[in-house]
Amino acid sequence: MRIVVTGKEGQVDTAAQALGESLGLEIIRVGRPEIDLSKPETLSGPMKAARPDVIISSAAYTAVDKAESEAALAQAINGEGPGELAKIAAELNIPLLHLSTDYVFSGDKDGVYSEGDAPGPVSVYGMTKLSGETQIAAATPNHVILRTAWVYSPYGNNFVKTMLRLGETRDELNVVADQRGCPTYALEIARALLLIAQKLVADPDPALRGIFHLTGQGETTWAGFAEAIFEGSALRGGKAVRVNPIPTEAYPTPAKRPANSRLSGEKLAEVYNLRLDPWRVSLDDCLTRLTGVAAPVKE
Ligand SMILES: NC(=O)C1=CN([C@@H]2O[C@H](COP(=O)(O)OP(=O)(O)OC[C@H]3O[C@@H](n4cnc5c(N)ncnc54)[C@H](O)[C@@H]3O)[C@@H](O)[C@H]2O)C=CC1
Repeated sequence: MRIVVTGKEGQVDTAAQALGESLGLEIIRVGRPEIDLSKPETLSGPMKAARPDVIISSAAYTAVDKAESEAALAQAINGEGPGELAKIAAELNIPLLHLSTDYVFSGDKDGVYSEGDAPGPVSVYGMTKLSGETQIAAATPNHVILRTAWVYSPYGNNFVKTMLRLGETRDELNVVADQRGCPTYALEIARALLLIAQKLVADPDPALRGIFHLTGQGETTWAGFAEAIFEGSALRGGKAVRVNPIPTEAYPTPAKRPANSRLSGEKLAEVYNLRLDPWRVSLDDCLTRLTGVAAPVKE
């Protein structure tokens, strides 16, 4: 099976390539300059030449704060670009898997968000990703949109790597403690994407298509996540770093973030019989890969 993945060298793309190879799948990674989502005319030629059985769309404008001042570019990359990919998938008569975000929600809900809950993005990034979802749905029914959140991995830029880097020179860090979400490991996203891709190619059932939420099991705050990172690092001989919980107001950013972006994984479990690992289990794997040291087994 040939799978084209956009977002060459992004976190999810890198994880998909590593896992795909181990599963014997042919992963074709595409990215700039050959294909540029802000230039729709660059997409069709290389995508069709790759003769894929399925397209995984993981490339995006992911700089959440910068998007506030680059709205047109973010919209082109996160909105029109994926819409164009969906048209190409429709022409090729193949499924499109697309990654979207918890930031399509406002964060005002008390409980976890289900796929049927109304979106209401509070940032440019969230709005542009929601536009991508809408444009894909309009272009082809043969799609799966996977909303994920708080993505981290041994690759690229992410919260885990930032915390470890800052912890090298600081004894304590202030971290926001009033935003709740689900940390999600890119290697787990890749596992889910490749499993779903194989099912979609084999089975035209409409129940397998549509929007699904895909996050690590459990929930925490950014401060809770940071504490777990430093606990895991200390178990591997890293320095102890104290995490001071602070409110969002004390850490102003250009883009507003939802206070609650917890996503329910029930639909994915029911339809695909698939649950991602609990986030602490995945974090442990990530820290082992990053440090080269496994945590000692508890007595
Ligand atoms: N990182 C996170 O915390 C979250 C990510 N997501 C979504 O998951 C997906 C994957 O995220 P990551 O792997 O973390 O992203 P990443 O930021 O690691 O990689 C994004 C990739 O997109 C590529 N890209 C950017 N602009 C492009 C353009 N104009 N044309 C072609 N390629 C372009 C970049 O070069 C990079 O390879 C994205 O769709 C993102 O919106 C959803 C929720 C949270």
